[in-house]
Amino acid sequence: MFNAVYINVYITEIIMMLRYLTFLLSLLLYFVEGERYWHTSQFSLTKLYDFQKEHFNSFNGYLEMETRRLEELKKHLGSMYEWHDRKINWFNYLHNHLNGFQLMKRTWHKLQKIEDLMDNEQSIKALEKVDKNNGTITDNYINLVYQGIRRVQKFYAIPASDMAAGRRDDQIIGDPMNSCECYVISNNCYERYDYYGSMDWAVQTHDKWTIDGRPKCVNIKKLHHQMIISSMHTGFNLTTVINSSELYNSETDATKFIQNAFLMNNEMQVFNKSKCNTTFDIFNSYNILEFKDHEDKHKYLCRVGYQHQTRILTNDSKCRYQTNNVSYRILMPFKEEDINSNPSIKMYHDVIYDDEIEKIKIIARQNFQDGTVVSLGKGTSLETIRSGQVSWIYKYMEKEQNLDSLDVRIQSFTGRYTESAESYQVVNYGLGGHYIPHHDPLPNRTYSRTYGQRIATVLFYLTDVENGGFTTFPTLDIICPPEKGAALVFYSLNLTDGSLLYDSLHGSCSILKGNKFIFTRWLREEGQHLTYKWKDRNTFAY
Ligand SMILES: O=C(O)CCC(=O)C(=O)O
Ligand SMILES: [Fe+2]
Repeated sequence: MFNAVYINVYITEIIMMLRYLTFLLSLLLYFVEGERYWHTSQFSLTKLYDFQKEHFNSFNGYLEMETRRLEELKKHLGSMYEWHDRKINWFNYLHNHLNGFQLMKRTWHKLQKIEDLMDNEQSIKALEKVDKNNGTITDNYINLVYQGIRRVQKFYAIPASDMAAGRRDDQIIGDPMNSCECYVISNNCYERYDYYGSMDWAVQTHDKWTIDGRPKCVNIKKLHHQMIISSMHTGFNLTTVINSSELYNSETDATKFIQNAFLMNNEMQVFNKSKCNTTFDIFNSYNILEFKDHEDKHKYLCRVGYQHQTRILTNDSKCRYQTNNVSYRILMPFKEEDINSNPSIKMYHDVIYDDEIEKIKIIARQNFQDGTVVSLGKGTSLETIRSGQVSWIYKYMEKEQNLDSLDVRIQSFTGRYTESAESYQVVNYGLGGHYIPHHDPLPNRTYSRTYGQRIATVLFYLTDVENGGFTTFPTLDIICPPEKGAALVFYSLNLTDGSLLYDSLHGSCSILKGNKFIFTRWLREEGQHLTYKWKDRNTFAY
């Protein structure tokens, strides 16, 4: 007896503990998966789209259940009304006690049924199930998406009016946005103290709100408040909005808005802001590139690239068929293109094949994680520096997946030793995905004593990109539009003394339209028959 009670208590405790552990685990998964997994890559966006299909199934199930429930409710109410209406002379009818009993019984049972149908516990359960499904979007994720949109806008200097119309000059870059969508961007900019963005998008929201039938998703009072504050910070003249708005003369809100705006105009004089009178001025503020740093130059090159879509030829530009003394390459030589001589930058066309590309994408998608920036410390992810998802294909996987022939190809076209190279890295950029200008060599504390420093980068493009996503070399004025199947090879170290080649500085432009997948192999110093003794080096000049 005692034992049975004891075992029972024991089991209850274990169950409690298991429940607690499950709860902790789900919390952990929420943070790990929710915050890290849902980053902006084309791959995760596609996955989200697929999850939507699952959601639709759950929603449709819910909708069917609700429709059945409401139809039943309607039936019960209908029969009750009908019965009620049929008794023309209630007073006489109820004189009969059996009828009184019937009234009591019907009312009681019907009411219970109706209450059950209205209480609707089932619906709550069904909805809970939908929420627990995959594809949860966290606040962090949605924030990154807004920031991605804003980055693309500033990167390519697209006025909010064009972006909201889904275009960049004469190119379609997406579907037109409605007032709700413009509002969330404006709101997000405001919350991040980005007053130019807030103003630019608020004007769009304001313009579309009446046309869209004044949807509730726009808190117009909040919007007006934010416009007033943003106008103070940007010097934007709110009367331009008021004059072109349909709200003018017809709404109390508008009247208040105007009063506030005039008050603020006075305040603005104190702030002495008069730069951005109109949305055109705001757009121009995106356009100002002072070339004070490489990031500006990078941005400029991205915009130039957007216009040209092809490489701007330099004095070094030359193309040739190259065999590198590999006999079978006489039949199928590499198509080598010189882009720059010092540092050496070359492009090899058609060096990775479609079946290999598909295989790489499939392997990579199993363990995509947010791209990190080594120089900021291990695992640091900062989307303002680099945004995209990264996956590694480790060396043991190469053999398993028959990818070893690729290494032989790299050896042939670079003429370099690849045994000491790093594992392949796959990157998928997505919405606003980019990488600001940087050098590839690793900071002193992280580079390997066994294999040495990163000497050269072999960057395969696994996709063409419809627009944007060029690799730029800001100090050299060079842009490389991604070309599916090609490999960009550039050196980061001076081969005579191992010092950094500063002009190897490079970055990736924001993706404006399309999907960018790259596949990178970094070659290391070990085994390259270098004339200097890198192993004796204490620190790397960086
Ligand atoms: O995506 C690109 O074009 C450049 C990528 C890059 O620089 C890197 O991964 O180190
Ligand atoms: Fe790089």
